[in-house]
Amino acid sequence: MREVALKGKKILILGAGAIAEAMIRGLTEADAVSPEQIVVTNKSNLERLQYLQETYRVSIVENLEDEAGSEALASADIILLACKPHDVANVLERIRDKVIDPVVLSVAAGVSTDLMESILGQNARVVRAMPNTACAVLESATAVSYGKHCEEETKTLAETILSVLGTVSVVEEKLMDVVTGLSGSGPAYFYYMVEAMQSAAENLGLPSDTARTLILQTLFGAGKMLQETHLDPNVLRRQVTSPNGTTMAGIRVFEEANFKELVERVITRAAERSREMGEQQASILQ
Ligand SMILES: NC(=O)C1=CN([C@@H]2O[C@H](COP(=O)(O)OP(=O)(O)OC[C@H]3O[C@@H](n4cnc5c(N)ncnc54)[C@H](O)[C@@H]3O)[C@@H](O)[C@H]2O)C=CC1
Ligand SMILES: O=C(O)[C@@H]1CCC=N1
Repeated sequence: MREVALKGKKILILGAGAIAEAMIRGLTEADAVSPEQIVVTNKSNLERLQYLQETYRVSIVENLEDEAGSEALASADIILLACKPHDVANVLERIRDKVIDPVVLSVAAGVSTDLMESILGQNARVVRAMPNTACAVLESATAVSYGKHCEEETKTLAETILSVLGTVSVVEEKLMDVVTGLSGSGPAYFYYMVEAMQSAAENLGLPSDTARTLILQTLFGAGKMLQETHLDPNVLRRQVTSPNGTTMAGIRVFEEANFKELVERVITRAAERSREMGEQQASILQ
């Protein structure tokens, strides 16, 4: 099924940063898409493109304005928009007259399907997705919402690609900023926690590699427990928390520091930032 939907489809990736690489790696290593189906371009960094070409055997285009660029645009079935949000309007304006009705799959934080449709023309098939960098290991938590002109075939195509890279949740577009602050940025929150646990462990005398092994396995084990037992995190937490024991003492410190409120502020601020970046792009067009 997956093979049929993606077979022979040409994917042009605009942007060659962290998320583009994570998606290329996931799609090619899963054998869902062959490197010959992928062309990547970016604003200016040729070295970066050459690295992607050498590592993943994908094709690269240095300049969208030259013959190779025009050919890549005209033959693209899917345009994966993976540039910074503040480049989106400019990129779409440059390509709109050179593409032939591709599905535009954007992962740019904050940028609405409305905005993209208003640049590309009102029949454009625009998909807004928010994956995370775990695409690289096929474990992304991706959310997706659709523009006005996406028919079933487009939705199937988008969900086929994205589901290669991890789970896919279809959400109302008005929730995409929250999703961005939650699961788009989410890996970084866990990495930050790991960094903090690592330095605490080292300060308390554990060798660095021992600390790393213990922390990573604890994180992985907790994730697997949540996923496989289907128990509420609160129930699982209570199983760890012996009365008057070590966990209770540790969690109390979190509570004293208003940890839950802090986490809510973190996600609220990240979601707000997503909204701000989208509004910045919208204001360029007014
Ligand atoms: N890094 C992440 O975890 C995630 C990022 N995103 C979104 O993905 C997008 C890219 O983020 P990163 O990969 O982190 O950024 P990055 O800075 O690593 O990559 C941005 C890329 O866009 C390219 N670019 C800019 N203007 C261009 C143009 N005119 N034509 C072609 N390429 C152009 C740049 O050269 C660069 O390669 C952003 O919109 C971000 O909101 C979405 C989900 C997760
Ligand atoms: O930090 C950012 O803006 C992007 C969007 C989600 C993850 N990284």
